[in-house]
Amino acid sequence: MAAMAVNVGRKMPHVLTVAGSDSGAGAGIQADIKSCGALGAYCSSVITAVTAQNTVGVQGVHPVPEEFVAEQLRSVLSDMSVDVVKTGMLPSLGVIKVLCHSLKEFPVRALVVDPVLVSTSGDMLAGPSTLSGYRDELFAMADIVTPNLKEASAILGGVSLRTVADMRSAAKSIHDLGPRNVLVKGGDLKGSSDATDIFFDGENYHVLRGSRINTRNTHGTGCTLASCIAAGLAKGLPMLQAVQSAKAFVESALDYSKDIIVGNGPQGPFDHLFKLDTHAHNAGTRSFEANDLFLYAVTDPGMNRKWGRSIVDAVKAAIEGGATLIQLREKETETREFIEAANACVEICHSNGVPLLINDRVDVALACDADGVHVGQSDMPVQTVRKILGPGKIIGVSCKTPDQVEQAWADGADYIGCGGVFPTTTKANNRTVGLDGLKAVCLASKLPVVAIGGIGTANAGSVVEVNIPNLKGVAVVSALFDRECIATEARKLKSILMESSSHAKISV
Ligand SMILES: Cc1ncc(COP(=O)(O)OP(=O)(O)O)c(N)n1
Ligand SMILES: Cc1ncsc1CCOP(=O)(O)O
Ligand SMILES: [Mg+2]
Repeated sequence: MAAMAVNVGRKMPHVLTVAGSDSGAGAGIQADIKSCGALGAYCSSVITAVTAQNTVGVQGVHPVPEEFVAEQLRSVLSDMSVDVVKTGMLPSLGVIKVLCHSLKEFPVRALVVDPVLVSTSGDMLAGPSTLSGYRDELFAMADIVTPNLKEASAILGGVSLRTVADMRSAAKSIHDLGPRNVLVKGGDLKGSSDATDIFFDGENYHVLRGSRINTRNTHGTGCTLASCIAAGLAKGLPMLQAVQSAKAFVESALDYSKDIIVGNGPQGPFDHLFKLDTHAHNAGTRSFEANDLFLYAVTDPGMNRKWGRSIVDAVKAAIEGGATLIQLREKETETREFIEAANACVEICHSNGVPLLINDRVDVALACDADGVHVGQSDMPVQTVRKILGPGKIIGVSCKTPDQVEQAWADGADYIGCGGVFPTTTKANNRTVGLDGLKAVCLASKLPVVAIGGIGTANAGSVVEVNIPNLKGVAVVSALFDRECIATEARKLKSILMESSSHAKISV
């Protein structure tokens, strides 16, 4: 008898979507696969129906025979270690029964049910008989159900939902039907200036507010939100966090895509893969490369004062010594002086091919057309910075924990600053995470990481020895700027980094 193959390696978070195909690819299976891919989850697909649709509406629906839905489910669930099942269009009661049966035979970690009944164009996608299937069978197995207002109303026999208070009682009534959590989406709430959803976990209500993006390109938002929740759960996020980061993803995608033109109808799709867009918005801006983090110099006004140097001279010297990225961290510098210095530094940095970032101050970054900003957990949120600066600029965010790292990725950051790795006197009241904390952050992050805090020539080697591929460099303040000769110190530090990294995976 042939030996069974044993696969050793990295397991990808895996979402199985059980939904209909949208030929226009804005919603359905196609949206689900793109959303999961954008969030780093593998997405397999069981197709329940093939629809002919575009930006005008749904021209036709061709259900897949129930036995063949069952066969697809068996193929995927029996073999592919699915973490989370997400449902979309389930066109008949028979398909719902087949799905429930398969889930009992092949249990998964979580079930996300998006009760798709009507398309955004108003076309019916599931017969009324499916309502009993949802209510009597599928909801009881669901970890979360995500109806919009129309769907919540249909599930509850046509109740009218006009206010946030109505949404709360709908969430409670749907919860009584069996799911562990309910998200009632208020995107269609009349007269509301934002996109308020109600999340209910059986004990607590959470009002989740988001911005309403003014765009025609909203086709597929429901499928995308549910898929992002599923991807978050597959990656191990707790439910509320998965919902929040899914909401953030949808908002960013809508915002990026508000002007794109696909099709001539009233409801366009949006770009799920906006994070890959490095060309359209980047004209004139140098794109970010992770290796820029290698020797990251962060300025300090107190140190410059102590050594009698201007910001500009300090930056020049750091570049002369080989700094690969400059951050102006000018906490006490007056705004006008800051902008003047930043303008001069942009010129110097750009003529040397070194990107320049501004600490905290998005306004200063805009004023001097810097390459980006670095923000911390209590500064302006990354999503807001991204909205203001656009996709072409670099955004770094300070993270001490895997949860913060996950959020930074979902919010559209480019890199993570992790620290203080060692104790430092440069930043007051800053918890030291140590090399172990740095390791945990690197392992959790799909983004490149730069280590910061108490790093200098004596310990830079030990940071490099952490030896995790996405750890790309060290950020230093006092080791350069609180020294007599900045250029000399930068050269020393760089040669230590290069020497240590020739044995490890950190790279120039
Ligand atoms: C590269 C890098 N990493 C972390 C920080 C710290 O940022 P933040 O947490 O916002 O603290 P302040 O620098 O604003 O005091 C950083 N500046 N750079
Ligand atoms: C800004 C900052 N964020 C975390 S530690 C730190 C200070 C790093 O300064 P130094 O390199 O002098 O320890
Ligand atoms: Mg800050």
